[in-house]
Amino acid sequence: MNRPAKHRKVSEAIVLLFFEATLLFLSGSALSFAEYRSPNGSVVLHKMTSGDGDPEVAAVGGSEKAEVERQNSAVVPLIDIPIVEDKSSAHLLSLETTSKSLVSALRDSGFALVRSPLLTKELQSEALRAASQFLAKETKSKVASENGSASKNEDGNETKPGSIDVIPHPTDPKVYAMLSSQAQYELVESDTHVISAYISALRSIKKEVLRLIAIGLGMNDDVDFFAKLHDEDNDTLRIITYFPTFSETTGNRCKEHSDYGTITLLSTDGVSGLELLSSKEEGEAKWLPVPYIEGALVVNVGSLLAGWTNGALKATLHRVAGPASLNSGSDRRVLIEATKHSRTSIAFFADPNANVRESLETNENNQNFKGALGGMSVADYIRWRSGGNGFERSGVSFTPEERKIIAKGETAASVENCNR
Ligand SMILES: O=C(O)CCC(=O)C(=O)O
Ligand SMILES: [Fe+2]
Repeated sequence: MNRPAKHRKVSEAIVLLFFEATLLFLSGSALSFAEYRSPNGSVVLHKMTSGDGDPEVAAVGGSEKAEVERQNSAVVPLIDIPIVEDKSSAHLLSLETTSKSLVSALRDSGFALVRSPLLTKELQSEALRAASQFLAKETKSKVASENGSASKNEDGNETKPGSIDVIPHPTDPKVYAMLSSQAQYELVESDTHVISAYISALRSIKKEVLRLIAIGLGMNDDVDFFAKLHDEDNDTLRIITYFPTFSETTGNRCKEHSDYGTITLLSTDGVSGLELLSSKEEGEAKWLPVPYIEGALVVNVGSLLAGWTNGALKATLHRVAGPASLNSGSDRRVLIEATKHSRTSIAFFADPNANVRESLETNENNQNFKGALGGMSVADYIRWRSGGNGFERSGVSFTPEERKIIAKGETAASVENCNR
């Protein structure tokens, strides 16, 4: 029977949810999370550290809280991605469905959750732990050297600050580091750090996701079209720790923005707050929580890919909300609880090869790309979008469409606690 696409999508999501529930049950990892199911196919898991939960949050636990989440969560399907290069018939069979689900999510909300055999839950959580430790250590040694004293490691030996710069945000309680593709290569080559294994996995997953996007867009005769244009691994890794604030007046922990490159692959430690701007209701800005699933990556479209596909795939505004953030669809008590925890995330920003504009403009098959960057090179485009400094991405420059949304005044944080 040829069921309508919407019904097919829901039943696929249900099958995946069942699979996920079985995995969680078997691994026992559901114990540390409050788990909610929504009828629209999304799963919401909020980290609840046992013993230190806010009594108010606990008070809205169970079915009442599940109801709040059910109404408010963004529709972000969980998609298990096969290895596209694998030519076995079982994989080929699921490829078509998977790529359609992925592309339809990236068309609808610009967001999907993907899980790949290339990234285990363990590798993801170890990488997040390593990122948070790295930021803490480097921040300590930076502060020590700025104060004129060298910091010491556990053995009492002096430690030098590393070559990767940890940047404390000028006003907000958070620190981050940008790992250029060169820094990533050095880590992978030295192979001393769990982050290098994580980077290797993400580079491969990036290619798989790009292949699935090509298939989902109907480019079956050239499934490697996007992947080939990313083979320089011109990616940037941003590791970030948001400090706890213990304050109900905390606004956005990360200001609203869309990403600039092709796709972003994001891991978070599950502390709530990530929200996307839903464009479903015309004229009404609604920030909806993005579901968290341990082991899955959040995939979202950057404005470069949105332009490249002529707007078919969406580069959606997103933020990390606090309890005072405006128009949040998250349960406020969950956000208050989240501010009591530090929050670590790793964003992997995929950018295309440096020469991509030239190669696309001479490619007859990709007329859409013409003008997508307004005549700029990829590097200039990223520089422009990031408010001047392309590498640090320290500013926020909105696209003209985003400016229109922002001008309505409904999206800004009531307390500007974060401005990248
Ligand atoms: O920290 C997060 O969860 C989101 C970070 C983000 O959106 C970004 O760095 O572009
Ligand atoms: Fe982002």
